[in-house]
Amino acid sequence: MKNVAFIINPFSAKKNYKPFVRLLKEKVKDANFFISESFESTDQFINQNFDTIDIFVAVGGDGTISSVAKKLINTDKILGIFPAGSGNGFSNETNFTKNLEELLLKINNKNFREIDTFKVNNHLSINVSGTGFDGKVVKEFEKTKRGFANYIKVSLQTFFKYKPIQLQFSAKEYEQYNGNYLMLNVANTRQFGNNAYIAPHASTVDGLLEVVLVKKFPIWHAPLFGIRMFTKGLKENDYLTYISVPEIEFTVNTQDWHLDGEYTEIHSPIHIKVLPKSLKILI
Ligand SMILES: Nc1ncnc2c1ncn2[C@@H]1O[C@H](COP(=O)(O)OP(=O)(O)OP(=O)(O)O)[C@@H](O)[C@H]1O
Repeated sequence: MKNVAFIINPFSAKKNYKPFVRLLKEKVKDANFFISESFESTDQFINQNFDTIDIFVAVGGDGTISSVAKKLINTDKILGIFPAGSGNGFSNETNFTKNLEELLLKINNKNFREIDTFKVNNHLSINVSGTGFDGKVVKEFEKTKRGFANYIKVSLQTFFKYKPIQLQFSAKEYEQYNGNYLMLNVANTRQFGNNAYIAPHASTVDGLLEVVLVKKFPIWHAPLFGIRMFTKGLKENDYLTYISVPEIEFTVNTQDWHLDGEYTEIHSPIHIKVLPKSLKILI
């Protein structure tokens, strides 16, 4: 299996990458794999191997996939994924499973499709990124030992003390949405991860992004919001607005963002722009 490289993030999903490496060595003779200790080493590895590799396979969660995808945008290189994160939002939405045999078949066939990605100022996002409540949750969550229980705990703690963010859109046509919100998310795919569908009608091939505006709701509404989110049932109501756009500009009075689940500080003004069909992905 020439022209294929596996980039493995040893920090994803409780560091259980060793069984993957064992299996890979078993199934692929002279497998070309790289264990990435940092974002920089992923960058370096891709730069050094760019000319000889056709398919780069990211082994990790959405953060890892994004760190690999960043280098492949608008090139002829193809992204493959072995999901090994905690949420796996992007890989769920692009039909990658934890079945290595299946992935190797896809690699052999080398079929791909082109999907959209997007930018938040100069940062790339492939899945769902946002600011406000969930930006803050990700920031606090990264200080814990992670895991679903910690996620729920941090979410509840943050919900009670969280002051809504203020949004102000630049274009006249969106001024009607200016105001205070619990959070703003931008969705390229339908889900955050763990099958939490924040934008059930989003598509990676429509050249559009779904801007999801959520107003602070009373706590009794939270279980309903949760149930709808996990059953692909979220739709517009008093607390929820969707705007489908190729690009949009606004200011927000916080710098706490998450990009595909990774905490990132981003300063306003914010410019969000879809990059249509910018990423080739194995099918
Ligand atoms: N290419 C990379 N090399 C080394 N470390 C990385 C790389 N990409 C991301 N990381 C770091 O590894 C950690 C886990 O990343 P990742 O998002 O892939 O997994 P996860 O959080 O378990 O999964 P998910 O995003 O699906 O919930 C993050 O803290 C991130 O900063």
